[in-house]
Amino acid sequence: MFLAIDIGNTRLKWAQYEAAHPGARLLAHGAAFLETIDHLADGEWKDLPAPTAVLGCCVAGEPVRHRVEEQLELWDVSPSWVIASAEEAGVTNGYEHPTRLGADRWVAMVGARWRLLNEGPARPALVVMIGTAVTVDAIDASGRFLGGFILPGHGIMLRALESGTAGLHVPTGDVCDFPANTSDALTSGGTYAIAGAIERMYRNILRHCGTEPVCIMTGGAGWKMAPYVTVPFQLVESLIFDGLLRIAEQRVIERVRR
Ligand SMILES: Nc1ncnc2c1ncn2[C@@H]1O[C@H](COP(=O)(O)OP(=O)(O)O)[C@@H](O)[C@H]1O
Ligand SMILES: CC(C)(COP(=O)(O)O)[C@@H](O)C(=O)NCCC(=O)O
Ligand SMILES: [K+]
Repeated sequence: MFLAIDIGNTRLKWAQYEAAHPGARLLAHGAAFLETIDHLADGEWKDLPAPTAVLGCCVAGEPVRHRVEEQLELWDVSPSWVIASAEEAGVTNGYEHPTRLGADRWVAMVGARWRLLNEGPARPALVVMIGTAVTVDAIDASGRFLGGFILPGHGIMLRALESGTAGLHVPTGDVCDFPANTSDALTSGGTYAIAGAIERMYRNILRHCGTEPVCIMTGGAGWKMAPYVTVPFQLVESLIFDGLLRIAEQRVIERVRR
């Protein structure tokens, strides 16, 4: 019984699997806004079968992680948290300071690399996460993380514009090619800013690697972006969980070898 946990800046996502390897059977899953995570042990988690291992990634800060650890005291298991490193499960880290890379980005790239190799020959990958923030990360065909973009997500973009101006307090609009009112202008601007970053990274990878990347998109607001992304992509909601399963499996293999 393996519990995977992804703590972002807006929500905690969790999934329980029968075993700790990619492709394992999913038994239960859920999501909780960070304001509600102190009730997991007497709520969503109360009737779950006890996990024998817990692996997570957390980018929401230490106080939040500690609050989740308190909830995990429900079971007799001590959680491990992934921190980005120089190498993990076949992905190498090109960040100047590897440990400063967001753990969620690192885990998602491990998941993407596993999926890609599972489906065919090695190719570059473009990993897009649409959460509180948006990240657009590049991996070459050898599994090396080349670097990536960080952008504000939809919500942060709108709040930044609202708080920095006098005349932009308007309801959500529609995405359109030629917005003709403030609501549509803001909604379209945010959506196409993200779509533009994805297209640019796609071209950067194509130029650098000489091959079109496989583009995998994930995150709570991925479905909102899907209609406006012009490069071929797959929407994989479980990408971070795939990465956590892959890392858990690899860590066991390495422990046995030693
Ligand atoms: N049902 C939903 N619940 C929460 N957030 C949602 C939902 N649908 C879309 N979103 C969007 O997804 C974002 C949160 O996505 P998520 O992947 O949970 O973020 P994070 O990993 O940063 O916590 C929010 O900013 C919101 O715009
Ligand atoms: C970029 C992020 C804020 C994304 O967070 P999220 O939208 O998933 O809540 C997170 O990955 C992070 O804090 N990264 C550390 C800085 C970096 O990756 O360079
Ligand atoms: K995330």
